[in-house]
Amino acid sequence: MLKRGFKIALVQMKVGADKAQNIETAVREIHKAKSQGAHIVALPECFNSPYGTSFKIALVQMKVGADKAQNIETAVREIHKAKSQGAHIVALPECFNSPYGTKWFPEYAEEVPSGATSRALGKLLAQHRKMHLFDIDIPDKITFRESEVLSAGDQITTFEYQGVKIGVGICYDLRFSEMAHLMAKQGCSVLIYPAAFNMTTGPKHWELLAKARANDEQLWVALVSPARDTEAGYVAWGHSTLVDPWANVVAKLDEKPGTLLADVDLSIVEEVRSQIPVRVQRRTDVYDTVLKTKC
Ligand SMILES: O=C(O)CCC(=O)C(=O)O
Repeated sequence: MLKRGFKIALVQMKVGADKAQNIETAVREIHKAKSQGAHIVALPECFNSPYGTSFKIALVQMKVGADKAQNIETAVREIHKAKSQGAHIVALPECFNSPYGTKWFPEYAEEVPSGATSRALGKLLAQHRKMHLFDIDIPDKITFRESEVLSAGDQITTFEYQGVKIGVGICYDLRFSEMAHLMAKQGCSVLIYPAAFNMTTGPKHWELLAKARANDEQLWVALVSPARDTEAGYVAWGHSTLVDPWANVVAKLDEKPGTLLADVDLSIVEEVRSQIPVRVQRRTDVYDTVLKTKC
């Protein structure tokens, strides 16, 4: 007698940033389903990569002034504009709602998430408290002591968007490779730093540090600055920048207001990590035992 019907297997598999691993999982599950009698095996959409192979990021280099409500309005308008242009993730500069300077922070500070800025932006996914406060003194150039009015955070901050893990640091945090390393170890493929470098350290270190972190950790790095305002007490360097895991600058703004909109191709993370496998070549046996005791 002819038996009608067939067995179908729907594979609900875990999809991560490692493409080869995703393919291996898919093939293993297909064989498993077949050995259990499946005639047809279906895999999920984008089973080989978390969110297709890329997403669009927008870095909003906005003009920030003394009018807080106006700053928030600008931010919201630019987010909508970037979204209408296809952005999946939109990043704003450090202190986008207030002029940058320790004397302003107490006046512009808000509770999170009940304050006006959080309310205007909507659902809170994660909250990062700057871990390294900007306390520097370069004679005749720039002296800044954030620790006079701010207290530092002590947590790594990551969030997930469509299976992509993204780490967040603020400005001076960019200088600390240990922090980027921990975020990479937690599975990040992208690090975003809202920042506001200045006219002394900007030209020296802004791009260098973005490339350094991208190269060290083999991931995407995005830096987003306010636009330069030469009338402001603190003059921001601007130059919002996106660097790929090969440490190439793929897009960069100048100092004027504008939005950098670009694709973040996640397959490059895997490409670099498999071709230059430093992640599995670290001599932690030596660093942690022999050298740590000497240094
Ligand atoms: O590291 C720098 O040069 C600038 C840092 C900074 O402006 C900040 O942390 O807000």
